[in-house]
Amino acid sequence: MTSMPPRSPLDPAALTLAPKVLLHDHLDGGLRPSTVLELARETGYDELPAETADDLAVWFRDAADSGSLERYLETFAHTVGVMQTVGALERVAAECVEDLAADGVVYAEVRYAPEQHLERGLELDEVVEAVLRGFAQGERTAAGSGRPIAVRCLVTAMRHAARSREIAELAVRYRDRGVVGFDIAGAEAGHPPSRHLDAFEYMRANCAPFTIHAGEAFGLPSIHEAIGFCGTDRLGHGVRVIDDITLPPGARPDDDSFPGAELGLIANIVRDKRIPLELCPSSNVQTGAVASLAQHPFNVLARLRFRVTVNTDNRLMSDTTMSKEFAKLSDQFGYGWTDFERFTVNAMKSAFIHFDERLAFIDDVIKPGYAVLLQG
Ligand SMILES: O=c1[nH]cnc2c1ncn2[C@H]1C[C@H](O)[C@@H](CO)O1
Ligand SMILES: [Zn+2]
Repeated sequence: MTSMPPRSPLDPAALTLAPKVLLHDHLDGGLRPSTVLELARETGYDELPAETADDLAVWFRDAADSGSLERYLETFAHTVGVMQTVGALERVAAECVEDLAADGVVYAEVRYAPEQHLERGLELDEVVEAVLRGFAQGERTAAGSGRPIAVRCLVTAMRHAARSREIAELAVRYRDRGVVGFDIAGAEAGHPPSRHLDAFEYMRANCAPFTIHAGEAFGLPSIHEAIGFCGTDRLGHGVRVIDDITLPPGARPDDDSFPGAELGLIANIVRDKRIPLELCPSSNVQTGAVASLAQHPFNVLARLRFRVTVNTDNRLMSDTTMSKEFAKLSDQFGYGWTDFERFTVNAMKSAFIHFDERLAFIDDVIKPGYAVLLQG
């Protein structure tokens, strides 16, 4: 797909320098292992499965690498378990911003489910305010070290629970203070998006954007509901949209083009309406949404001109960063800087901030950043 040879090699240093935009990253999936350990000691959480930061990092990666979304999600008990105080939430949020900035992310939307942080008596508003304070602190620290970043928040409702309307109201209440949207997450099978129609209707009535985890563990019906019934603005993963695409005989996932590919109703509406796909390659392999990176439909979807974006999902569970996801995709599909610039512009166009702000990132940060890499 690369139209000209990259002048700067795609090495780790250059990948870190490249401006990146991240739309799908969970706050409770991105803690530093050392922070999990320290917070557990401070808050008296005594159920951690390992005693050193290194062992903990390995435990999270291996336990999440289960091939099942349900088992993958069980690992969050330990991160959520240590994020039950104002201090812990502020710290995790600030470190999240610092880590993303150090990886060259210039804009991120980070999500988490406030309803999961009430075990020690916090109210929903206190949780949201603590995280927003942490983000602001992290932005100041990052700017101070020459790595400016803007981080906005999405609040998530858990799809197996019954608080989605309340969480949607929370999103709207904090819309002018850094919360830019709403999401539902959790085990997909048995919990279709339409169960939360009330929340999505509230968001739409308030002209407030949202994304839905759909088409990850469960297939096309989930994507259909997210778009047709709920009116989602983006798809969290949406990777199973590939089930609605018939490729020409003999096509391989790493081919350059897919002439004669046939799209069904759902695939066409996703592409026609430019509905952004928040693809998370490493996570998709770990949860079994795809069999392997080589089999990931990222390349098929990119070449069929879906609006694909690259995301981390859970940096701790997948032992990943945006740079690592770029490197994996480049190794697998041969992408160069031109491709990564396109995926980054795709992401920025799909962000839940205002149009003029998106444009400013594209013109003032992303394009000049990739121009330097392309010139070498
Ligand atoms: O990829 C995912 N699919 C569904 N749910 C997820 C995924 N990653 C994280 N979650 C859940 C676990 C977290 O506790 C919750 C809020 O961030 O969202
Ligand atoms: Zn997710």
